[in-house]
Amino acid sequence: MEVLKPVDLVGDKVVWLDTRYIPWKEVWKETTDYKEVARAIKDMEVRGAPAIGVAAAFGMALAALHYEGEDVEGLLRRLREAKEVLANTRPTAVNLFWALERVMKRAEEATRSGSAEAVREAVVEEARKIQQEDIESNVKMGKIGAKLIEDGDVVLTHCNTGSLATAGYGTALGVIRAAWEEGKRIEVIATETRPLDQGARLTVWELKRDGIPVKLIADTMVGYLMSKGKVDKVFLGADRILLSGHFANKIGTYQIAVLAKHHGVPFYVVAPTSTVDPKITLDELVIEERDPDEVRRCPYPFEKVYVTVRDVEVYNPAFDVTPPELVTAIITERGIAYPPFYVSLKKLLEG
Ligand SMILES: CSC[C@H]1O[C@H](OP(=O)(O)O)[C@H](O)[C@@H]1O
Repeated sequence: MEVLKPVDLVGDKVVWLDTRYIPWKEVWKETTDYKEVARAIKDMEVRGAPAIGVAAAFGMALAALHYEGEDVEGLLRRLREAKEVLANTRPTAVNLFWALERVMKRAEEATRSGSAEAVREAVVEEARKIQQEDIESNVKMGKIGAKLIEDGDVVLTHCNTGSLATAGYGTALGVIRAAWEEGKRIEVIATETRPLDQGARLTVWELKRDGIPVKLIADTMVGYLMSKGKVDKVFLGADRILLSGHFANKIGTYQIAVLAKHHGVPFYVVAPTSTVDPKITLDELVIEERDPDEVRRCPYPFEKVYVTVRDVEVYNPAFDVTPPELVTAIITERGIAYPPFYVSLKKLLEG
C-alpha cells in the first residue's frame, strides 16, 4: 500500500507536504531554515503527533547542517536556539518534545569527539533514526491492532492518524490498513473533525487512495449511528498519554468515548510508546488553544469564507482529555495495554 512520508530530510533540505491543501491538491514545500520548519508545524502544514516529532528532529538537523562555524560550542548554542524555537510551536503532542530532547542529547554526547562535523553527523543520524523508528512502530502496531478487528467490522475513526500524520503508514489508520491487507472486509466511518476537517480532508483522501471503503459523517452523527448499532469498534490516535491512562487527543475524542461506553462499543487508542509521557500528571497536561478564526471560518485554503458572524466569541481547544475508564485498550508497538493502565503502560515502557 503506497504511503506518503509527509516530511523528509533530503540532503540539506527539509521537504514536506502542506496537508492543508489536501484533498484539493498536493503542495510540496522545502526549506533549509529550521525556523520555517517551526512555522510549518505551528500552522499545521505538517501535523499529527508522530509527524511533528519527526519534523522537529529534521529542523534540528537543518540547524546543524547550516551552521557555518567549526566551533563546537557555537554549534551547540545554535542547536539550543533551534530547540527553543521548535519547542514553542505546539504544546500538547509529547512526541515533539521527546524528539527534540533526544536529538539534543545525541549532539551533546557527540561533542566528546571535539569536532563540529561529528556533531552534525550525530544530529542528522538521530533525526533519521526517529523517522525510521516511527515507520517501524506504525507497521508493528498495525499488525498487533489488526487482531482486534474482525472480518466485516465497521470501524469509526476520528481526525487523521495515517501517513499524513506519522512518518508513514499511520497509527489507528495503520491498524485499519493492516486489517484490510490481511483480507478483512471492513468499512470505515470517518468523522469530519471540525474545525480543521482532518477527517473529511485527510482520512477520506488516504482511505480512497487505499481502496478501503469509507463513509464520511459530521461529528454530530456519532451518537445516532452508535444507537442504531452501525459502529462495531472505535480506533483513534493520541497526542499524549499519561501513565494513568488519561490521554489527550483531537477535540471530539472525549464525546466519542462517552458515547462508545454508553453503547458498549469497544474504544481503542493506537499510539507508539513515544506518545506516552510518564513524567507529568493530569493537572500538568497542556491543551493547545488555537486561533478562534479556525472555528469562525472554513478550513484553509478557503479560510476567507466565514461560517458565522465575524466577531462571535469562540472556544477553540485543539484537543480534549479522555479518562481511562472510557478506554478499552491502548495499542502500542510493544503490545496492547489493558486496564489498569498505570500497571500495563509502565510494563510496556520498561520493555
Ligand atoms: C497519529 S496522529 C495523532 C493525533 O495528532 C492529531 O492532532 P493534529 O491534527 O492537531 O496534529 C490528532 O489528535 C491525532 O489523533
